[in-house]
Amino acid sequence: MTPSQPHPVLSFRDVHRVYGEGSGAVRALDGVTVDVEPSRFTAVMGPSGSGKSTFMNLAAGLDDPTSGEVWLAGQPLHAMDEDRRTRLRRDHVGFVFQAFNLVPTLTARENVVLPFELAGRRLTADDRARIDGLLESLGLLARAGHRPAALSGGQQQRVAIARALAIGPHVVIADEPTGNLDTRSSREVLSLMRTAADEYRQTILMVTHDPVAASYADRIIVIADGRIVGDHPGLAPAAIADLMVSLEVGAA
Ligand SMILES: Nc1ncnc2c1ncn2[C@@H]1O[C@H](COP(=O)(O)OP(=O)(O)OP(=O)(O)O)[C@@H](O)[C@H]1O
Repeated sequence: MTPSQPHPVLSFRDVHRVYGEGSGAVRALDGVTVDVEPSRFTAVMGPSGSGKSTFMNLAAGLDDPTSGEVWLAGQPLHAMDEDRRTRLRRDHVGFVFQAFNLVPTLTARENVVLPFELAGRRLTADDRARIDGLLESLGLLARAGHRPAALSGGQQQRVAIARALAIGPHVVIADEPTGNLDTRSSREVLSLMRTAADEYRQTILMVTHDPVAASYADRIIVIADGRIVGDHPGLAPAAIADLMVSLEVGAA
């Protein structure tokens, strides 16, 4: 690596993840080597069962590789005990899921503040300003005192994104974040993740099956049968759809 290149936020080195043993063993990841540079928005695509969730779980330190190395923010996730991994995850990873995963008894603002409490971090004036800025830029300030049930799906997902971004993680892991949203809310959420990468310098890793969603990314990694079979710069939705079709035709 030349000195001018940014250090990757996330590195996989010949990562294998095998579930089960013997004849029933499943090679969910089968020798994945990839670097993700900071401030990039990367979409992870591939057929069902190809290994995308496994890849994301390993990137977040939620699962262990069978062999190989996973580095997050310059630290060796693969070599850490669970306590250190949990701490690293709390400080450096934000999550956004298809199912929003907001705490129903907390208001929107309390949900956004939750990661700070889990990390035992007192909110500084800067933290509060950042949270207010996020809520405002997401059009949520007037709704900050509402509980999730009083918010639309798009608003709930925006709260989930604010929660993922608030603590300033190195990596935001988004698993089908637009899967439950209508077109307009999806666009808002995707634009927001684009902004998070461009302006907040955050690294976004998003699993999606949707070519339109993937077109917001500036890199598209394609996984099939546990291997990286494609690594593309940003593409238009039609080109991404063609890529997915060719993968399915190839597998048939
Ligand atoms: N805990 C587990 N035990 C056994 N096999 C597993 C486990 N988790 C995943 N697998 C298998 O590993 C392979 C990859 O699964 P993974 O969930 O990573 O795929 P995916 O690309 O995320 O799929 P989808 O798009 O359907 O969510 C699949 O064959 C799956 O059945």
